[in-house]
Amino acid sequence: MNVARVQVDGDPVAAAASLRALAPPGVSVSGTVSEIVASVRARGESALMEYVERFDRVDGPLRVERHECEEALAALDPAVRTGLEVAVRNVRAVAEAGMADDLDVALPEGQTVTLREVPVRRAAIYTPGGRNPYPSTVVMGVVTARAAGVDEVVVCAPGAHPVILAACALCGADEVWRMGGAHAVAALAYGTDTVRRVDVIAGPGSLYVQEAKRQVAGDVGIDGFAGPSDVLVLATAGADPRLVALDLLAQAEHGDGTIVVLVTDDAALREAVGAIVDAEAAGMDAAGALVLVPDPAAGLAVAEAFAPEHLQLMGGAAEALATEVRSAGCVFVGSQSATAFGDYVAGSNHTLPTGGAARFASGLSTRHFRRRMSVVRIGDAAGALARAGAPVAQAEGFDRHAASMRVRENPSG
Ligand SMILES: NC(=O)c1ccc[n+]([C@@H]2O[C@H](COP(=O)([O-])OP(=O)(O)OC[C@H]3O[C@@H](n4cnc5c(N)ncnc54)[C@H](O)[C@@H]3O)[C@@H](O)[C@H]2O)c1
Ligand SMILES: N[C@H](CO)Cc1c[nH]c[nH+]1
Ligand SMILES: [Zn+2]
Repeated sequence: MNVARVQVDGDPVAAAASLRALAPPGVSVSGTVSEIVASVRARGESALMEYVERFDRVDGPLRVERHECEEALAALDPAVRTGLEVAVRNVRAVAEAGMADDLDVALPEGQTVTLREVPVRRAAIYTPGGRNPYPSTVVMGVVTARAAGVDEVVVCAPGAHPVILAACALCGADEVWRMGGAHAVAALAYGTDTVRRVDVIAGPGSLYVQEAKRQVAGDVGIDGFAGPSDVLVLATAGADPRLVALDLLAQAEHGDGTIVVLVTDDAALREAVGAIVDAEAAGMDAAGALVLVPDPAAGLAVAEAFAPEHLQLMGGAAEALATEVRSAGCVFVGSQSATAFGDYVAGSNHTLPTGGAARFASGLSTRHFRRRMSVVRIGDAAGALARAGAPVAQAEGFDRHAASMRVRENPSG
């Protein structure tokens, strides 16, 4: 891993942009992805099968049978099963806590507007499987979709590794498909002879997967851009360099496209972290940077502009900034709060916005599987509302809109 030493004294936005430039941007795959999406959309199953054979690990037929998942669960290492069960319990508790009740709003003219939330009918969880299998992603996605009330939860995973199948059985996935990449996203968005289209596609993955989600968004709901991982550790005096270095190296395991960054105002800490990372990062293909800033506030400004997927705050002065953070996928506060806990068992969701999308996007939650609609009951408020609304409709040149309201002004007359 190439670990850059950077000094930032000025513009945090420019500094964040140069840190992002350490890994290639998503547009480089957009041409390939649009070709794949277009051919699966046009040719369906035959195109899908060609791409599965060309790009995915092919370990069996496209559809995984339910008994295969159950057998994988029965054969699962008991310690892994216990860990997944802890993850399921904690992720479910957090997901359920995020559910909101419907809200009735009574308005002065007498009408009511109910803010009603309903789950989508069918959702897919993309589970990465190119470089490493991610059974933990099955937990993050399926448990959250179930907590949201989705009727049918579908999982797709290239190669469908046995631990992924076991996690599907544990979480109660309804369908499992042995497919990945942009072609899987296109199949789930538009449907093929065997894959029925879904309403929402959520889940992390490589640039191919995230770019495909971006391209089909609008025809299907997506959670956002959850691509190659990143972590920014903002560390100040008192942080343990061994823990900081290990947390950077841990996320660097995600490989190509991953960015790991230390931001600190403590030159000695940076040197100590750098020595460990340099010694241990040989052969890793993530990008790294160790950034020196004049003070913790300047460090926070760089972090906010970078909008990391994971932000760790370590050391007294850094931890004191926790309430000021606005732009991070998930914030881990204190020396014990390693990102790796959030990846698996803490209860927070590990499917998080990357590439700086944490400026505006949120980590996966039940909201991504639910939609809100207003339910309007006018009743006796029609008269007052017609007197208010009809002139506005006429000002827009819509006479029949006005008439549609005015005709209700005197229901009995
Ligand atoms: N942001 C998050 O929440 C989060 C969570 C977990 C993992 N991740 C990220 O997910 C990613 C997982 O990536 P992965 O590659 O291991 O698995 P993946 O399943 O996302 O991608 C692999 C698939 O991409 C397709 N592909 C690969 N090369 C291709 C090519 N040249 N042309 C067309 N298609 C191609 C293939 O279908 C392959 O099966 C990592 O970058 C990791 O950091 C992110
Ligand atoms: N760090 C990843 C999210 O960027 C999640 C993960 C799963 N397994 C290991 N890590
Ligand atoms: Zn991770």
